[in-house]
Amino acid sequence: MSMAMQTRGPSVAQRRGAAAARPPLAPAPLARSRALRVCAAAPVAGAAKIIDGKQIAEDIRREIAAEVAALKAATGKAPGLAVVLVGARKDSETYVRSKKKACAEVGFESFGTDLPEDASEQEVLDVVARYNADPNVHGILVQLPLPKHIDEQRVLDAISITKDVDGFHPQNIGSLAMRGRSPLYVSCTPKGCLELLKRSGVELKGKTAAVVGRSNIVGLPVALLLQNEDATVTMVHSRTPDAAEVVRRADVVVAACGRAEMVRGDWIKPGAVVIDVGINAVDDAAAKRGYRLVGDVDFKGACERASAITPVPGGVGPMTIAMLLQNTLEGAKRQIGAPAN
Ligand SMILES: Nc1nc(=O)c2c([nH]1)NC[C@@H]1CN(c3ccc(C(=O)N[C@@H](CCC(=O)O)C(=O)O)cc3)C=[N+]21
Ligand SMILES: [Mg+2]
Repeated sequence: MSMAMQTRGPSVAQRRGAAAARPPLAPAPLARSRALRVCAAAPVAGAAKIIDGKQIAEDIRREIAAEVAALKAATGKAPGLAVVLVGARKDSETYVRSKKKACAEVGFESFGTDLPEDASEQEVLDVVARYNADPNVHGILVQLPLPKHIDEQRVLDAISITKDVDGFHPQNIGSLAMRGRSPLYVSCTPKGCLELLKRSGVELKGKTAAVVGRSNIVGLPVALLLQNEDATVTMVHSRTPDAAEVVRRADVVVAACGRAEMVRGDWIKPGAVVIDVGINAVDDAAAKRGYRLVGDVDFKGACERASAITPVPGGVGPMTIAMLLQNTLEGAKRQIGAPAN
């Protein structure tokens, strides 16, 4: 089963490339979130509230911009994020561009190294080592997927855990899995899912949750995070005999299986909250570009039963980048430390 957050082909990237340039985010008072639209009312058919990830992500970026301004004023230093891109996949290039743009908007310093498709594993490791040693770089992100001849896990393992803003280092994932330990960083997409639930006022304590998909980068950490919030979590995957039956018992559903609209509307328990991590491009002759983006959930069907649901696009995706910024800011604050006076 493929990772839900992996996009299929360059088409998604092209669409992202079309995103209009936004003016830099001015530091503003803590946003009164316009996105808090989830009500606790009894479920009414077709009445699912839309959890507006784009708006929530914008609120968070505004909060981050204000904190960066304060950090700069106090220390003279800005958080620095380094992004390493190997090869020329159109979708990766677009993601990297939007990450760098997001950095600029909140006042981060951004560093980048682009290596050719045929770069050796050692060359990539050398770049990581250089950023590990650079005191102006507080976070390092190696854009995935890497070309096949490079051992992805070896590269991720080489990132200093203090700069592992993706939270993909086994020590960060391991700490998340252990009671009594806290990871330095929690991966961005899982953290974004939890932040959407929190900012939408969804109580997790004592609730049942189903996570569809068991990837290292989404399904597994999201399940651990939900469990840490005292939800009772079941993971559903490609070898689960009756996925629908498990999902039907869940108060909270996180879909991260990487299959377009696999979670059907009639799998959703009436009143459940649905977080859709999938981004799948499906052919659609009627759409402007000949395709449209859909999630891992049958959105229309799920809206008939859910009390709240994230859309695709505009749900989890924008939160991934907001959480990357948040992780980098947190890392920078730890590494820069308090001002000398
Ligand atoms: N080391 C690493 N870390 C990552 O976090 C990472 C990665 N590699 N490789 C690729 C995936 C994918 N990913 C997304 C980021 C933003 C959106 C996003 O902003 N989506 C918008 C726009 C969607 C569109 O219009 O194309 C939305 O869902 O509304 C989606 C997906 C981060 N990834
Ligand atoms: Mg723990």
